[in-house]
Amino acid sequence: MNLSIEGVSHVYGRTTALDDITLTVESGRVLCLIGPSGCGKSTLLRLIGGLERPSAGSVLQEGAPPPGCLNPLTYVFQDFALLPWRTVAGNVALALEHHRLGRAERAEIIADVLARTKLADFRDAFPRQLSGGMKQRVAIARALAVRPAVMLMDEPLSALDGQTRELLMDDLVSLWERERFTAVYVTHNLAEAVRLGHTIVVLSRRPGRVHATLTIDRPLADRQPGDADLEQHVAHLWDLMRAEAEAADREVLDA
Ligand SMILES: Nc1ncnc2c1ncn2[C@@H]1O[C@H](COP(=O)(O)OP(=O)(O)OP(=O)(O)O)[C@@H](O)[C@H]1O
Repeated sequence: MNLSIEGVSHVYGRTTALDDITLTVESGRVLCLIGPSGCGKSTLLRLIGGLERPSAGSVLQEGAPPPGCLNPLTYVFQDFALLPWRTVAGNVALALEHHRLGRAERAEIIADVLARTKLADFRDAFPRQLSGGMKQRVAIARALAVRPAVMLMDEPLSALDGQTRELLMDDLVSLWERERFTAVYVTHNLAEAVRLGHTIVVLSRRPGRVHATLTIDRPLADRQPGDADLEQHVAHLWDLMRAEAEAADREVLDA
């Protein structure tokens, strides 16, 4: 399923958050959204997910969702959003609760996603017993459980330390190699964007407009931290963003 975002603008009161955004999220590809603070990245993700309606323009889902898809769109948030009183398996089961599934099918889906996210041995643990990286794995397992057409990921690694972030990036690449899921991935971290994105869309300072689009052809599995071409992409993206990021920073301080 492709997502087609056509002429999307969004206004909050007197603030224009997004202005005339047009882009396509292709099936089986990861699109990273970057841009200075307050440029509307999270707003765009919410509009894509249908949590809010755009003031103008449209978000269209084109084509059929993947076989067995229970929810076309699903979120992974920065703060994991786990229920503390539920076990790992219980948190994953939450995503399946409003779907007509037999007991055996439900158990099979949960076992499958826990195995894929390396959580099988932790199925009875509670969130408080887990590290940040493990908690985010649970959130990713929960998102995968509904076999989404598109995963909407809002800075999923930004609450984690550098080493854990590296490990989870490797995990995300392995998962993507198996599933070829479609994702829109918001991040502030340019290294993350060039590691995980097939396409990187740079938004301008508020109101967010598409400032530049970069496509990286190298397969995700071949990309390693520190690769010279990825470093060049990071430098290029930072050149595109620097002045706007500084201006956005000053604006926040002025406010
Ligand atoms: N519910 C809301 N009501 C009013 N204004 C909002 C609301 N949500 C976002 N905004 C404003 O819209 C603009 C875009 O916000 P958004 O959170 O989408 O940006 P962002 O690029 O995700 O920011 P950051 O990188 O800092 O997380 C900001 O000026 C923000 O203050």
